[in-house]
Amino acid sequence: MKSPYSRYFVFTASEWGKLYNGPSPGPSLTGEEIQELQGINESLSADQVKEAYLPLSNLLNLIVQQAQTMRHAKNAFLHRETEKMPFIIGIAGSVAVGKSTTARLLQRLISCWPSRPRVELVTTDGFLYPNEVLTQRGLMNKKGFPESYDTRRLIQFLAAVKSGAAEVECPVYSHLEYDILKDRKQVVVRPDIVIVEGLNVLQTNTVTSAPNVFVSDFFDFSIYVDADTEWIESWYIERFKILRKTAFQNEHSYFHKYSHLSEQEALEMARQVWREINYVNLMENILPTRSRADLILKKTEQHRIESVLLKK
Ligand SMILES: Nc1ncnc2c1ncn2[C@@H]1O[C@H](COP(=O)(O)OP(=O)(O)O)[C@@H](O)[C@H]1O
Ligand SMILES: CC(C)(COP(=O)(O)O)[C@@H](O)C(=O)NCCC(=O)O
Repeated sequence: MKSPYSRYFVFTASEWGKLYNGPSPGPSLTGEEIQELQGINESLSADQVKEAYLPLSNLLNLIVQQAQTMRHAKNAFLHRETEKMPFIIGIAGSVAVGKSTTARLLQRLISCWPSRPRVELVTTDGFLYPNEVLTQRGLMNKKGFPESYDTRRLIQFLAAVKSGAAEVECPVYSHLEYDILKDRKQVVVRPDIVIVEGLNVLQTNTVTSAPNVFVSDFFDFSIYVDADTEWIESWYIERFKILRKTAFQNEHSYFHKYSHLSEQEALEMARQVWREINYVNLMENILPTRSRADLILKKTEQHRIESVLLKK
């Protein structure tokens, strides 16, 4: 039974889909754009984009406009000019639930708004400690846990971005090398919108120099990508199978050393990593942050959106 005190409005996928009131057909649904979107992820269906993600982009557009109006009003009251300050969206959820795909899709849809905003995408993987440090601290089997991130550095980065700094650098993580790339940096340049995606973005049990400052303090809107753990595990295994046939064949891949394993042995290894690391992290550190999100996207089989919860 639905609690009358729920902090969220709850919509089925079809109810949510009907809320779209932007241009029709949506900006992303014309020939070239569909192809481009499938470049993000070929199994992403155009129907899903239309039913689930376009209304979300539509809602975000309204919220961003309102945030700007509010800033103008505040600055007018203070007799100050309104300086450019990016709107920051956080995307949280388990390993393999589809955070990166959601983030890249939203980046594309938001860039199509009439104002053509400049949207930068940052993943918090870049703020993991390098393997060298994780090894020294005995944390190689805790990658993705709160203590494996340099949260202090992430907060400094967000503070610089939010203050409107023209160019801010952040470190880059490679899933192929399974490590921070020492010689690479991402430069976030004069963004209108920044999407920050990662397991840890809604966490409050992080290690920082300012104990009362959290990553999410810098967010104007936050999304939690959710699904039953059985589905997430299957997506993790599925992704592992694809990587085994592609990226892991590359001799620079951290997992290349496992490419000789039989399909069965590789699957057993993937299940074990899921069970002993990612599942534990989900239960202990990620799922407990779900109720902090402004919006929850609940997915089911084949990544189909089943319901959407929007904070009242
Ligand atoms: N909306 C979607 N439709 C189809 N496949 C998806 C969708 N979202 C994610 N996937 C697939 O699920 C797996 C995990 O997604 P990914 O975005 O890499 O997750 P995360 O960033 O949360 O680890 C990938 O194999 C990806 O291709
Ligand atoms: C680097 C990560 C913590 C980040 O997760 P993601 O961006 O894939 O959601 C994760 O991919 C990871 O490496 N987890 C440790 C166990 C594993 O190898 O899956």
